[in-house]
Amino acid sequence: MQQSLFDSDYDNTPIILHMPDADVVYYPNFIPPPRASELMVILQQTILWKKDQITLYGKIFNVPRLQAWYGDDDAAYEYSGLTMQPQTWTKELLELKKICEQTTKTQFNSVLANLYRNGADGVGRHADDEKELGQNPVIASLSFGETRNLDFYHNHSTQKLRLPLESGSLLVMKGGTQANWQHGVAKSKKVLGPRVNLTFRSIKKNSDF
Ligand SMILES: O=C(O)CCC(=O)C(=O)O
Ligand SMILES: [Fe+2]
Repeated sequence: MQQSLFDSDYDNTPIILHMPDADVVYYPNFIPPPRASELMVILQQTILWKKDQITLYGKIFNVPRLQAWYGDDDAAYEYSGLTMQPQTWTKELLELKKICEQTTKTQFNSVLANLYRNGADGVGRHADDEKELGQNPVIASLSFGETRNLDFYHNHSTQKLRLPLESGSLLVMKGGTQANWQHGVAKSKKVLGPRVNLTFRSIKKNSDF
């Protein structure tokens, strides 16, 4: 049988980012464009998106994006003072978890989903270094929809790096990335369409640390 155009065109070659004290790999074409577009629609419709609030220095703020947390029943998670109870996996989230696990050779038990509705949504500089993630966590981050910039900031130098995350891409952060760098998605004044980001993580049970 003739190989489809799709198979022969599909190039999943990763790009290794040469960031000191970090281990970051980018797969620009992880999910083929037609499937990525389909998933963008399905994820927006099937995920139970929530408007969360966050308490910082005793003040309450609205989180500038919609969020949801899915995972195994026992994978509860603290995120900036917010306890997230996982929802039960959807079919698509399980399918995506599986392909991320195959590529990273890591097991995940949960995913944090973010919906950036437009350029006014973003996420401030932070590291995913909560103790529940363990030391040197592996985080697999999938992007769908509008391209948004992920900005990296080194903790002990002025080094910065801007990485545009395209629809259908996978970004794997591991090793010392969370210990030595912060990252964030800056707001933008440009008229931007929605973007969904999924970060697959492995939450350690209380008994593990
Ligand atoms: O949207 C992104 O690419 C990053 C999201 C993120 O950093 C997080 O959920 O911790
Ligand atoms: Fe993050």
